[in-house]
Parts: sequence; structure tokens; C-alpha cells
Amino acid sequence: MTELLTSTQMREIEQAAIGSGAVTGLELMERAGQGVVDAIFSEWPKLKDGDRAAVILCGPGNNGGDGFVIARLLDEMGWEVRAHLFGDPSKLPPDAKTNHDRWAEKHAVLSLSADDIYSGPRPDVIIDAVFGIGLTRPLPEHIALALNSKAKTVWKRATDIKTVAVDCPSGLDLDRGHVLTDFDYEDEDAHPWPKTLNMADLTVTFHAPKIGHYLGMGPALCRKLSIVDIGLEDLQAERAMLGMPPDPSRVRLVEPRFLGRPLSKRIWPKTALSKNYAMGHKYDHGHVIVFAGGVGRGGAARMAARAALRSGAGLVTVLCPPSALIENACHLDAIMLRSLAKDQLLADVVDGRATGFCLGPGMGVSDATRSRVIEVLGRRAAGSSGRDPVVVLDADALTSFEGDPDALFKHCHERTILTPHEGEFARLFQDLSGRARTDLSKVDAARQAAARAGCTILLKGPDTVIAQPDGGASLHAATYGREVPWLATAGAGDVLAGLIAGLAAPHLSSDLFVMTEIAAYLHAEAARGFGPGLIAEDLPEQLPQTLREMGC
Ligand SMILES: NC(=O)C1=CN([C@@H]2O[C@H](COP(=O)(O)OP(=O)(O)OC[C@H]3O[C@@H](n4cnc5c(N)ncnc54)[C@H](OP(=O)(O)O)[C@@H]3O)[C@@H](O)[C@H]2O)[C@@H](O)CC1
Ligand SMILES: [K+]
Repeated sequence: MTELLTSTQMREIEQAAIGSGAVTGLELMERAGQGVVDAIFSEWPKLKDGDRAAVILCGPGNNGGDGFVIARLLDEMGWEVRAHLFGDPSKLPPDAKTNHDRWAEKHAVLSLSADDIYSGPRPDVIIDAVFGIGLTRPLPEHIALALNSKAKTVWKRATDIKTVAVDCPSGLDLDRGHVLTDFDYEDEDAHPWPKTLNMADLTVTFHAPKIGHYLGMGPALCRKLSIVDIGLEDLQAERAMLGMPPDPSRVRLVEPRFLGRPLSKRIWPKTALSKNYAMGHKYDHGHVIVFAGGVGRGGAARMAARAALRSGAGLVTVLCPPSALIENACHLDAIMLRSLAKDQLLADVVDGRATGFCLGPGMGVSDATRSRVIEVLGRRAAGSSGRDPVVVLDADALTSFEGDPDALFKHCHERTILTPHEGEFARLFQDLSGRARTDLSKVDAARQAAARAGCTILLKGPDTVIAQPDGGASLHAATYGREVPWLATAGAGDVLAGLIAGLAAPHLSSDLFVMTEIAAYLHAEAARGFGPGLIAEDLPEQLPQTLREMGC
């Protein structure tokens, strides 16, 4: 896991280091600028050869200060460098002013406007050092236009000109992953390049990634992320230890990394998976119950059930209405099947040893679904473990409570997880939904939702957020080389619900939150392993290979 910081947390870590006397702000700025230059040559070694030119765009804060360090370092290497400044040099913060003044002693500082930048000769590299973690409001319109990715097309071979963002492409809100604009990008008359934003070829950030690098628009604008060590220490990062509960004040990225270094998948997630324990019989690995809908609507539940069985549950039983029994029997072998009539009690067909339930996929939006959900949430302390059974609620099990979410929340317990996509989330948490949350990040929206519901929430997307009521949160991002657009396919969410149930139900498994992180990771890895053309049925079948690759 890697910890993702907010802008405020980054500033606190920096201030603590400066306050302790371990380093000065000027030294940090020098390391940051040097780190960007090193990252550029590591990414494009050919730039070390020949006569090269750079345009450096500097802003009114310390991000701009980094820009002036980069200008000086490239100039010392013989590059032709033009530096542009947005703002009044006399108002720069002290370290940025020092670096500005060093540059200005020998070189001109040009103004930062599209006319001034693009009337100059073609550079090899453009450095965007206008705003970093200090962005507080939408970009001024003339700056947005000057930074627009299409602007460089006035030069020949524009696609070969590398744009490097310092900390982030300016305009990206690093806490939320939003782009702050207060003008209409869609107005084609006013803007020559509608809908085009400031995109980098490489983004270099310092010490640790920020939440906005992974949320929303972040990955699309940063494109490639390099993290530079500038010698700061963060003792809290210890809390990102694998398998430990998350630190409620932080957000952790779900990936096989620890303290900045890649970790073998044989260490994580392998060691957390219950099927690695040699001892135990099938009941130790949990019994998952999946509820299916009526005739012709059982596919989603069957896929969830198959994912639960393949991911580690010792037994899986599908419950369906009597009318759908034959249909399901034609499809299921290793998965057990029982019929459950509408007016029948669950206790009639499921004994106390069930350790996990998955409700929602294909069940139908109805009062009957609501009643089943409430009945299942009322079953507590399963089997000899003394733990409540895990209850995964997805799809129709969520939508059935639209308009009356409290009727669901008052029954949720700490082994309950809701797995909505944005549409389902909006039905239960309208005020926290995508459209409503302008000031709130997706992470904070999921945190507030988890606190309200009193249980874990997994809010799906390319940036999947997992949050628990105490504020502990993780982000699983299928980004930066892990993109799986083919996972946006019907039924993939049902498979994820089954995966969570299968991983979290065993008596020997770690807590629900940790297993949900692993489920999100395995889900994406299985999809990546299968590749384009994937349909949801393929995911459970791909799991054995994915697990094998992890040494399981
Ligand atoms: N922290 C660290 O450890 C390290 C940090 N480092 C670097 O410092 C960067 C952070 O520097 P920073 O705090 O000075 O913020 P930065 O992004 O330069 O902008 C602030 C300025 O922009 C202004 N402003 C904001 N929005 C605006 C808008 N829309 N339109 C116009 N103006 C706007 C804002 O004005 P104000 O809101 O105060 O009126 C203020 O003047 C960080 O990203 C990294 O690159 C490294 O050197 C190494 C270690
Ligand atoms: K920037």
C-alpha cells in the first residue's frame, strides 16, 4: 500500500521537517527541482544529447519556485531556456523569490501569456510549474488557455514536445481530482480548443502521491506519475502496513507496494488469503449464500456465486424461487442450490453455519428484496467463530431502498458492505452523489456515506473507494498502466460482490475491509490477465491463473 496525501498533510510533513531543523525550505526546493530534471532524463534519455530548449512556466507560489530551479539546472547543462512568470515577482514567497532572483540576475523573465509563449522558438520540453498543491480557485482564463494542451500545436512536430507537470498539471485540484474552471469549456466561439485541458506527458510529484493524482480527472491529466524522494520522513506512513486497519486520517492506495517500494504479490495479497492455511476443512473456509432472482434472471447471482467459490469460500449455495430451480440446476454443479419460496423463512433452508451472504444481483427491485435484506442483516454471530456473517449488498438490494435509505441503514452492522456504482450510490446518498459533490472528494463522500450507513462502502469506478465508518479509506485505481476499460462490462459488478463474499466469509480471513481491498485488486488483475474481449463470465474462470501468479 502507498499512502495518498492531501495537500494539507503534505504541507504538515514539509513544515515538520523544516521546523525540526533537519532541512530548509530552500534545500527542499532545490531537491524538488533536481528531482524533476532527473525524472525527465530518466523518462527520455535522448534529451541528454544535442542542443535542447525548454520553456518554463512559473506561477506565484513555491511551485513556480521549483520552476526557477529547473530553469537554472537546465541552463547550466547548456539548454536554451525561456522562463515565464505569472504574477508579481516581489510577492513571491521567500524561497521562490530567491530562486527567481538568481535566475533574473542573468536572464530575462517573460510574462506568462499564450502570445508570449507560443511566439517564441519551438522547445523540446515545456515545464508546467504554475500551480501545485496551493491551487485555491479556478484558473484565470488566460492561464488556462496558455496551458491548454492544444496550444503547442502552433509549433512543428508538436506531439514530440514533452510537457512535464511539476507536482500536477496546473488546475488539477490535488485533494479531489477535479479540474477547477469558472468558464465554459464547451463555448466553442470563446475557446478555440473546447474540452481540451492541460495534460502532461509526465507528472513529477514529491515525497508521496496526492489523492487527486488518482481520483477523477487526475490520471487522465497527469498521464504518467513519477514520485521523487526529497528526503522527508513520514512516521505515519508506518500505518500503511499491509493487513493493518487503515489510519482514519489517511487514504491508502491498494497495490503491492510498501513504503515506496514494490512488493512481491507473494507477500501481498497472498499471505492474506485463507486458502493458504494448510489446515482446515471446507466449513473453515466459509459458506456463502447467494440469492438469485426469478426465472430468466439468475445469471447475475450465478456469476457472483462462482466468484465466491473460486475466490476461497468452502461452500456456496444459491437460493432461488421454486420456479427458477430447474433453470439454475441446469447451470450449477459445484455450487449448491436450494429453493426459497417468497413466504418461507431463511432459517428453514439455511443453517447457522452460513458465514457470508450476497444479495442484490438480479434479485429484482421489490418489497420482497427489502424484506430478505433485513432478514439477513438480522442473522448474527455465525457458527463457532462468534462473528457476524458478512453481508454483501449490491445492485437491487440497494435500489430497493431508494427513497428510504434509513430503513436499510438501521439494520446494517459492521460486517455489512454496500457495493454501489455511482447510480446506486445516488439512490441511497443523494446529497453525496457525483453531481452534488462539488466541494467533496469521492473519498470523503464515501467516508460520510459509511458513517451514515454504519458499515463499509465500496463505491465503484476506475477509482474505486472503500471506506469504513471511522473514516479509514482506501483507493483502488485501475490507472497508470493498470487501465482495464474492458472491465466496464455487464455483470462485472456482480462478480465483485461475489468475490468480496468469498474472500471475507472464511473464519480464518482478516477483517472485511482488508479483504475488500484484495477483492478490488484481484477483480482488476483477473480482468487485466484475461485482456480485451472479456465478459463477466470470464472473470471467475480467470481467477485460478491470477491466484497462481501470486504464488497461491
Ligand atoms: N510542500 C513541500 O514539501 C514542497 C513543496 N514544493 C513545491 O511547492 C508547491 C506548493 O507551493 P505553494 O504552497 O506556494 O502553492 P502553489 O501551488 O505554488 O500556489 C500558491 C500560489 O498560487 C496562488 N493561487 C492559487 N490558486 C490560484 C488561482 N486559481 N489563480 C491565481 N492564483 C492562484 C496562491 O494565491 P493565494 O491563494 O494565496 O491568493 C499562491 O500565491 C508544491 O506544489 C511543490 O511544487 C517543493 O518546492 C518541495 C517541497
Ligand atoms: K504544476
